[in-house]
Amino acid sequence: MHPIAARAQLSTAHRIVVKIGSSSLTGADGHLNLDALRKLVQVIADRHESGLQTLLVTSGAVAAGIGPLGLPSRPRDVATAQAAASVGQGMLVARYAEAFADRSITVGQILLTAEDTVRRTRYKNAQRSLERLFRLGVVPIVNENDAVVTDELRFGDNDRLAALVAQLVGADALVLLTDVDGLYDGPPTREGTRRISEVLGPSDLEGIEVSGRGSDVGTGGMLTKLESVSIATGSGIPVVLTKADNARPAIAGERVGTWFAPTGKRASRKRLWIAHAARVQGKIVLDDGAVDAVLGGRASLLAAGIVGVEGEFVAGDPVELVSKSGSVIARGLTGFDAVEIPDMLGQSSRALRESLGSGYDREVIHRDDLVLVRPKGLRVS
Ligand SMILES: Nc1ncnc2c1ncn2[C@@H]1O[C@H](COP(=O)(O)OP(=O)(O)O)[C@@H](O)[C@H]1O
Ligand SMILES: N[C@@H](CCC(=O)OP(=O)(O)O)C(=O)O
Repeated sequence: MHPIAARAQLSTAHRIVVKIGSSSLTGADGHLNLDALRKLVQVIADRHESGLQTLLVTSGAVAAGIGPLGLPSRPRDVATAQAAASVGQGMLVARYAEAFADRSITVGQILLTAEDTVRRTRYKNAQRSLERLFRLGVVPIVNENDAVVTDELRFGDNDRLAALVAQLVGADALVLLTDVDGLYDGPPTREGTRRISEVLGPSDLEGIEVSGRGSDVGTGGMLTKLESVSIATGSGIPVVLTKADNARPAIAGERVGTWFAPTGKRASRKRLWIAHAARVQGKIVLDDGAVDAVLGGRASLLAAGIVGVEGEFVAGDPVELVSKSGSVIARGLTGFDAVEIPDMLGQSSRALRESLGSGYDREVIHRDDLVLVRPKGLRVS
């Protein structure tokens, strides 16, 4: 990874993830907007020819299926949305493949489900596949596997998917392309709202009003974009948010859209997975001293500071660390099964060795497998 601290460095960023939303790719008639698609392909192709890598996360499968299936609007029921995605995804990737082929560039399609990021083996599998595509000089095109996912198993939206994929491939920056030219201090349709050019930290978001409602074909609105921004910037990946028409200047590092500076440190992909992607299997409840030790940032979690366990998990599973009042402090990979921990509660390492034997005198969660969860707060309308 090549950390980027300022916008201007984007033009030479070695590896970026670009996400484009449905609203930028489909017209009101429910057919693909080929001009918009080709325009974006030219920008990515130019980077590619300069030896820079780009992974494209594209929405638009469901929207692209609306026209061909003669549907009146974006389907809301699961089965029709799956069918629309099945029809639309093929058309979408075919159009990308054609446009990139005109520039002699090969594309590779990867359709992910949330399971591919929550399970560590599948996460590593997706990572390996994407790395090989990059090595082979292929432009990876990623979308959610909408034809088979149901609401319970979704990433939620492609903004979140893009942030997780940016972590998965260790991207230097994330570019979110949508139908507004940046983040506004209120819904942009409201008179008097202004574009915010730079967000340097969470305090710059105070008082900003975002809506969770998207355009007619998009999902999630600005709220999901800010959640995606928080995942990316919190792990050291800067984000530019702007309209698709601005893709070229945005990727060239010009002052368009909204620039979100990295707020957190770049972390190993394993720690990012624990923090954002892994699905927790249970909870470990800590006493006040253990909460302070864990929040201090250096301590492993020892059995002496545990007061309870919830859920069924086995050693190696992701769990939440919560205080006695129930607030989530951190996430980590447990070193013991849920059924083993009750006998260990409150005991020092020495007492554990004496009562349960060697093998029980180690930390329940090692510091390297523990990631703090940061609080967030936004006004949502
Ligand atoms: N504070 C805000 N700043 C900018 N856009 C906002 C804000 N609040 C809500 N929005 C809406 O979010 C929409 C973009 O979300 P969405 O339609 O889901 O896009 P996409 O399809 O690109 O993912 C914009 O069209 C805009 O109307
Ligand atoms: N995966 C879905 C898009 C989901 C989504 O988040 O859409 P958008 O808000 O337009 O980025 C599709 O291809 O239709």
